[in-house]
Amino acid sequence: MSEDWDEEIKTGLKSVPKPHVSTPALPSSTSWAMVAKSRPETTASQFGSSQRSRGSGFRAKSEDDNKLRNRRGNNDDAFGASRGGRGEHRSRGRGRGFGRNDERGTRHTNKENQYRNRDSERSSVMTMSVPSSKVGRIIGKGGAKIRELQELSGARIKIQAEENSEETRIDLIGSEEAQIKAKDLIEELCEMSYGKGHSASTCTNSLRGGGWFSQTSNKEEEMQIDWSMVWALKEANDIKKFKDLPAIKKNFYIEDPNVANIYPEEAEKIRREKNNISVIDLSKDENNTGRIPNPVRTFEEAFQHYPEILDTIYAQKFTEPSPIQCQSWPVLLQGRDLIGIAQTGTGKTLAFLLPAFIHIDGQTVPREERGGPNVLILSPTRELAQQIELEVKKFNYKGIKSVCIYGGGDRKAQVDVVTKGVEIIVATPGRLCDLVRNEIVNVKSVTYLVLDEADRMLDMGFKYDIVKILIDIRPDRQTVMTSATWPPGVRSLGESYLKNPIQVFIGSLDLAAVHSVTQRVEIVEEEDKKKRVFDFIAHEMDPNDKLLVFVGRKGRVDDLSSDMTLKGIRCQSIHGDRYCFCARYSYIFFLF
Ligand SMILES: Nc1ncnc2c1ncn2[C@@H]1O[C@H](COP(=O)(O)OP(=O)(O)OP(=O)(O)O)[C@@H](O)[C@H]1O
Repeated sequence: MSEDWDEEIKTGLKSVPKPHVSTPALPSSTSWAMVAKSRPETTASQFGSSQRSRGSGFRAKSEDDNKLRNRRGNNDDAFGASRGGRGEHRSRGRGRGFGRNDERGTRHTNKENQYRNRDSERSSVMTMSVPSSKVGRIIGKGGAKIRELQELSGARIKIQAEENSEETRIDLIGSEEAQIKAKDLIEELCEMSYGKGHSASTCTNSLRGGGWFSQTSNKEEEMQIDWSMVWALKEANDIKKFKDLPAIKKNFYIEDPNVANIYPEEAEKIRREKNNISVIDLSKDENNTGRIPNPVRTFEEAFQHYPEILDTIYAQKFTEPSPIQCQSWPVLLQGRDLIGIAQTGTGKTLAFLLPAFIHIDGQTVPREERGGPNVLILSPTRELAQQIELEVKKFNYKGIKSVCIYGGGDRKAQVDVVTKGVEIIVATPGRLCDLVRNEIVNVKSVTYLVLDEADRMLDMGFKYDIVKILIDIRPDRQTVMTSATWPPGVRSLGESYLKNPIQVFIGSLDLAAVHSVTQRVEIVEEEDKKKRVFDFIAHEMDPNDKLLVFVGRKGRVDDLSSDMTLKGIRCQSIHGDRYCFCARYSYIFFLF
């Protein structure tokens, strides 16, 4: 998702006040990103607006095209759908449902009949359009991809191909849930962005009638998203979606009297001495009268009522809380949302993890009746996710169970653990998104959410996955976001997904460069790069020095590491195609 998109959201949200919600007929929660400002539309036609926007010439042309297409025949499901598309439009227009093949008396496979039955039961068509250059990818070799998409989503996908057109219309037929799944899968496949420009996919649902239409023009200025409506619909939909869930208990803080009695000036002094903690209440809620809690100075001031936690801390021989912990523990134990900005290795994991344990244990519904995990921690890489899970296991707090879900790991083993029941999921967004989409993991029970190292997750392109996962998590959850840097993308994520947070910065906001590391920039011609690396190793490194080399492509990783091996330099390589075992081995190799 582009920065443009963030800006668009932010601008839209700023300029339009959140309205009161009173919309009874709701589109799904996921369709919001696609909804465009309503135009007067008299017919709730089953055709998408892409067709409408083509104007009257379309029908005249379609007569000839259709004849031509019918002559060509129609064997393949995907191509058949596309080639016969317009003929089908006319029949639907006459109110005969989805029966082009029925009309012809063509035979159908069981799978086709399944889709057909679902279709006719619900009579819903969602229309989206994609750049025509992406259609081949959606269809796949011999139609394999489109069949897979249909099976995964449960929706029937019809490509309404048009020769010489930059945009191709796709009809998604089936239940609303299936349509949304199909839309998500197609978008993922096309790697599209919703922002400006004509690569954006757009959609509409024919059931929703004239108030909604899809914007398929490639003219940027016509894309007018009514964000007030979007938010209203989302909020109303959330209320409906999460209304049966039990209340969340969030505030577990019993402030130590010694902490409560700290004067404001003294609290400021403590913060200054603790690596310059700066803390800001970003609450927009005028009724929020709570003050920023004073920092704690000792582990006992934070956890005296939780002796098991203290015992594990003592066992690790920690002497005092780190700065981020001093300020974050009181905030999180009070149940407030938190944005924690601090460099890596400053103890952020325990800052959010220990309150998470207390949160899980303190909920009123018995654990076995919660229907899923309470705590979800999203982390950018499997190594980080594994480190966090290691911390969870180290504390072994009151039998709380956890699982680590990451791409490249054994999917079946991860699924087995999840289905047996866990309270904490630590996951990388891509794999979790896959499991949520396939309804293996249900995140509706999550009441405490952590977006760890949000800046890295965005850098790694996980924004779509995160947004998709968050759609299914109740909005009244407690949310923590940590980051080492504070770029606009992270800010925008915080503004969109945290409620009235307290922001804790450690050190200065100039966190992009670590001051203890000397940074030197050399501009080297492409063909000289390898030589420069080997010169550096030969002439500028001491025998015990270690070197991390980052390159742009996986192939170059293999190339460089084999060259190094040939030259007798001990090295290991890591990239996404290497087995997890090898990657982990490389990591250990570097550490020792
Ligand atoms: N109060 C403390 N005193 C001493 N060591 C601590 C303290 N809190 C955490 N640690 C240890 O410091 C190390 C780094 O902590 P942690 O992994 O939580 O940092 P982090 O900020 O989350 O880093 P990253 O951003 O890399 O995840 C860990 O080994 C952890 O056990």
